[in-house]
Amino acid sequence: MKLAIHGYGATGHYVEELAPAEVVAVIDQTKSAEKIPSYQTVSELTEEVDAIIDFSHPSLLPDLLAYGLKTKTPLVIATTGFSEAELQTIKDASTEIPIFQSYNMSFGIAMMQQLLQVLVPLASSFDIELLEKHHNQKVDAPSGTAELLLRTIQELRDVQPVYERESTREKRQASEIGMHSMRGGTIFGEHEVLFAGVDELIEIKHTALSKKVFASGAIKAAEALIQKSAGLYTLETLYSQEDSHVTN
Ligand SMILES: NC(=O)C1=CN([C@@H]2O[C@H](COP(=O)(O)OP(=O)(O)OC[C@H]3O[C@@H](n4cnc5c(N)ncnc54)[C@H](OP(=O)(O)O)[C@@H]3O)[C@@H](O)[C@H]2O)C=CC1
Ligand SMILES: O=C(O)C1=N[C@H](C(=O)O)C[C@H](O)C1
Repeated sequence: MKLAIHGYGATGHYVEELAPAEVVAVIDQTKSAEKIPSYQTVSELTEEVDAIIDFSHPSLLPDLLAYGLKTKTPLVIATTGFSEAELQTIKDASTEIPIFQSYNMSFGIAMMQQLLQVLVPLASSFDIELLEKHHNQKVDAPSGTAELLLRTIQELRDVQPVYERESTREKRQASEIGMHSMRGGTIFGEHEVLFAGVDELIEIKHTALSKKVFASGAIKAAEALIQKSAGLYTLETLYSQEDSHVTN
């Protein structure tokens, strides 16, 4: 498989580290790779690749989709922070090319999604709050994963997100879901769903211990994607057959 990395930042670098033989091009406005052909924008890419893995910035989406559509290149889009309109452009493009889009690439978050399917209906009398913590370089809040988890919960219960409680002077409503973001240091990414009942709590928490978990998920997504026809593929499709082996 021949891959291009779009966004050669912290996570993009791990894609190269985990798949050195497969990465044949790097695209980033300010950074280039030592031994791999590097381009500032995706429109300059001349290497033929089987898929592009994107860990960059939402502002680069139009160019990325235009390139994918023009060259019929499958896209793995891992960038977060898209507007509804931008997500719609991804959906539209996926009618012509295979696109994998997920705000989280880890098996752990895929499992958390499954747990929510069971727990949200079971804990129908519990209040739900969502907490996420990330490093101080993150530009979007709440995290994409928090939005992903929120959407899953909303499919199961009619709840409305509340992003701040400051000066509301009102009690929490049962139909609310509090969304809390913390930023600091080098936290790779923590997501916790808190179910608060009367005199008892259930907490489901996922902690990423390295950015590698996201890079390896994206490579796995690319491997799966290049076998597919046009369509929009998500985290659930990636890990549906996963076993739980642990290796480094
Ligand atoms: N789906 C998932 O599992 C994961 C998603 N992500 C998402 O991927 C994205 C990248 O994350 P991460 O690698 O940690 O971030 P980094 O900031 O380390 O990397 C982003 C890269 O994109 C470049 N970039 C940013 N803005 C622009 C711009 N306007 N024009 C051109 N290049 C730009 C950056 O260049 P420069 O440094 O010069 O700004 C950098 O090289 C984020 O949206 C993040 O939330 C991250 C991890 C997991
Ligand atoms: O920016 C990050 O680092 C991460 N971003 C994704 C998100 O916004 O959910 C995934 C992961 O948590 C790391």
